[in-house]
Amino acid sequence: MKNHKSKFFTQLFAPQVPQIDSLQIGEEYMLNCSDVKKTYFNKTAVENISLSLENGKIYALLGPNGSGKTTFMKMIAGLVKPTSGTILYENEPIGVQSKREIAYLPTESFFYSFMTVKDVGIYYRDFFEDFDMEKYAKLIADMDLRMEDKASKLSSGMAAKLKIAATLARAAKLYLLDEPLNGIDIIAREKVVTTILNAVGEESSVVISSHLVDELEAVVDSVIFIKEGRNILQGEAEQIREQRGKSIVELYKEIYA
Ligand SMILES: Nc1ncnc2c1ncn2[C@@H]1O[C@H](COP(=O)(O)OP(=O)(O)OP(=O)(O)O)[C@@H](O)[C@H]1O
Repeated sequence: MKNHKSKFFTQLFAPQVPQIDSLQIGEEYMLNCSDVKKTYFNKTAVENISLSLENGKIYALLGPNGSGKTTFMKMIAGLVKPTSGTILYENEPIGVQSKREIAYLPTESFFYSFMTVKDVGIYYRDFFEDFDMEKYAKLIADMDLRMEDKASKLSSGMAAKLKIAATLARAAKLYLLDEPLNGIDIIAREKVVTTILNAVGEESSVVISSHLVDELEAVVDSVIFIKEGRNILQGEAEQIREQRGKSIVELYKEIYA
């Protein structure tokens, strides 16, 4: 039944996924991905992904566990090399310049347990030229954390907020946030989403990967649905809602049920 259903949705959505030649790929987009594929040994994690990202937009990258979201983000961040296809950031291949301007929030923790929240900021500042200590201090306060808190003493939700603050304190042009809301309780999520949006400059874009669609529905401009490594549906959230007569949350449940 499940297979039958998934095949049904693939067929339902496939014809409406814009093809590469109609994707408006061009110099005006900050990021252009064309037919991107990543294979790990005999496992294809990402396949046929073609899309463009504009400046100043909030994107939701949606899909269940194992659908390829992390792999896709890591390729844009320059941490994983595509097996085939092209990713251009500002019309140049991913490399030193893109890494300067793209901030990536991984799902893993990246600070040592002996560090305080302040140490994490200093550690980040030493790595990234665009890291702004004042912005970090404000984000830490907005996240209800304190500079003197020890990373080892933080709950998983607090550690998740710390990761977000450290990533957003960079003045990046593109933020890739991989499951930023994981571990954050339902009450705090809305505030964290607002904090994220307030911290991002008007010209910058954000890609938020998540399966917590309820929290993102109201704030994202565009959605990218990934299933089994392929982008099966993408577009402006408002337009998709109008065309389908459904919310993004309802569509998500329908596609991945
Ligand atoms: N280093 C790796 N070696 C082998 N297979 C991998 C590797 N990384 C990811 N995969 C596989 O690629 C597929 C996509 O994984 P990926 O982590 O990109 O998905 P995801 O959508 O981010 O999942 P999640 O929401 O669980 O983090 C999965 O089947 C995963 O097992």
